[in-house]
Amino acid sequence: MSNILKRLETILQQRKQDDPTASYVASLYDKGLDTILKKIGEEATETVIAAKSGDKTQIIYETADLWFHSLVLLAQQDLSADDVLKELERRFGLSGLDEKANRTK
Ligand SMILES: N=c1c2ncn([C@@H]3O[C@H](COP(=O)(O)OP(=O)(O)OP(=O)(O)O)[C@@H](O)[C@H]3O)c2ncn1[C@@H]1O[C@H](COP(=O)(O)O)[C@@H](O)[C@H]1O
Repeated sequence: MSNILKRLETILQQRKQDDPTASYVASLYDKGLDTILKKIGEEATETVIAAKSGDKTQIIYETADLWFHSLVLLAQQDLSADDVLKELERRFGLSGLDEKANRTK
């Protein structure tokens, strides 16, 4: 896993014990799942708007916000980026069209 993902995950775990008034991440945990999900929805929409504008700097900025809030969700659910990376590795080389054709649900 990339170094920044590991460092960020360490902080996201630490924030579970931290003061919600002193930390943005701790405040998200304190507000709960629905607030985290709302942020992901907002950041996904902002990423779409950035992509439609064609501004590459803005696409990077909004995608970073989206990835960050997705990492907060994973941490809140006691999952890690590694769990997602492993799933991507499992899928590697498997055609998306073949995978879809073999789905049971
Ligand atoms: N990478 C990030 C990061 N990316 C985005 N954000 C915050 O995510 C929020 C994004 O919200 P919006 O863009 O919607 O802006 P907004 O309208 O001000 O947000 P809201 O008021 O609607 O929540 C902003 O408050 C950003 O500062 C982040 N906050 C924290 N981190 C990392 O998390 C670590 C821990 O942060 P704290 O818990 O705040 O110490 C930091 O050291 C960083 O490494």
